[in-house]
Amino acid sequence: MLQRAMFRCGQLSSRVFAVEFDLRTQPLYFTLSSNPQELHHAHQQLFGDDGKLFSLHVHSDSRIEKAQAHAEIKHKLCVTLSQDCDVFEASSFIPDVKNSVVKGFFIRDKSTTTLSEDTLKTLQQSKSVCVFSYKREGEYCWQELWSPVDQVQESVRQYITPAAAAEHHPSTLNIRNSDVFYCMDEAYKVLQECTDIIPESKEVLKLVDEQLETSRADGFPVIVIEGLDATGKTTLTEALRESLNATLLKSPPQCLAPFRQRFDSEPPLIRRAFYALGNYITAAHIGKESLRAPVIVDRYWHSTAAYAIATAVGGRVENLPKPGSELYRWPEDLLQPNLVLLLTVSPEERLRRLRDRGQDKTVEEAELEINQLFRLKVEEAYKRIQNPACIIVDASPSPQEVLQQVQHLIRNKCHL
Ligand SMILES: Nc1ncnc2c1ncn2[C@@H]1O[C@H](COP(=O)(O)OP(=O)(O)OP(=O)(O)O)[C@@H](O)[C@H]1O
Ligand SMILES: Nc1ccn([C@H]2C[C@H](O)[C@@H](COP(=O)(O)O)O2)c(=O)n1
Repeated sequence: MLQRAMFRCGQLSSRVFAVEFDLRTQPLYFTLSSNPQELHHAHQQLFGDDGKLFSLHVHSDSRIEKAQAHAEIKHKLCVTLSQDCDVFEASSFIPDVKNSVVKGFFIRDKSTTTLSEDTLKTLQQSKSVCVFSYKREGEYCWQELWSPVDQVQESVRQYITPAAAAEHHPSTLNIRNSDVFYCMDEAYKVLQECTDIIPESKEVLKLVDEQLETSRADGFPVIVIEGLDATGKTTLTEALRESLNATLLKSPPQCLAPFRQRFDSEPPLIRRAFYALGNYITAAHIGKESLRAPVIVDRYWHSTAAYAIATAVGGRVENLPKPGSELYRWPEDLLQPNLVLLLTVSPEERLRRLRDRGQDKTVEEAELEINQLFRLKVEEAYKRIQNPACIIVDASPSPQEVLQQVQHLIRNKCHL
């Protein structure tokens, strides 16, 4: 309730707001002040246009409730607002302060209908949603708490003041333990908090509990194969299993398959915690199997972290956490492989393979196809992960040639 109270009292001046107005450029940053200030030219694009302007933010003490409310609002805004309404991702944050981000949306309504007001009115009835409106006066623009005409509410006028670009993109501030988990307990806690609303969480936690703790004996090498969808992971891992007489494992493991679709439909906090736990179950399997034979793993922590970071970070590749950031560090309690290979092909070749295969894709993979920015961010995040870093393999040649290339690498690095 503290944050909601803070928003209600209008004590927002220490916060910076970021609106992802155009994904190819920097967000528009502004802060608030009691004194009017002229808008910069860049901000005129957002605040100077005709139309009604609103922003809304979600607050709750429960992170599960907050994540679900955010996803529901996003869906509602997409399906109910007309084409004359632009909806942008917006966040409010304290620069460089971890976990200070409050996520929300900015709405620019150029229509002559009251559809956006009606939608906002319904959303505002939820105790976790705060709505602001924006008004212009010459060169100035101010924000105030929005109330539908039939409700009288005291409001504080705060002027929009253009702010400097943040050093760290706001979406990077909340990644730890919301999108990427760096120890099992943190991911475990998220599913524990969901057991009332997602009964399957109990079954997943039971499967995690059933895995005996495995400290890795100095067994056979463990080799992880990573890459975007359709880069040839399945083809290569199966060929390696044959040629090395190895055990082939996957993350998420087969025992989580019945729950995957359910968790894929949940907001990132819950979905990512599910995949994180999947890695720990796979780790337990690796620990056992590597005592008997070399182990090949199809996707592991690199996939979990790279997709999560690329989804969490809005806009351009430049917005990703900087190389060397602690966000790319391998979890200390997760079994480390001996070698991680990242299969890469050109976007054109990948699309050709996807089309030839003609299979269903997950929503995220479908997004990869249409969202070049997202694909670039996933690949870049893969390459920035450290300890162990991945070795890039050009997977465009024929399956036989890719296999030979990889066998050569395995011989050199793992002496197999
Ligand atoms: N080296 C290659 N050259 C040409 N085609 C290939 C090559 N490797 C795989 N393919 C073909 O590309 C398609 C995708 O390959 P595959 O299923 O192995 O990819 P994947 O990375 O496992 O995908 P996903 O992550 O979606 O499971 C398949 O039709 C496969 O036959
Ligand atoms: N260890 C893993 C494996 C997969 N994921 C997520 C990332 C993508 O959303 C999707 C890709 O998997 P595929 O469709 O190739 O089976 O699953 C993950 O986070 N961690």
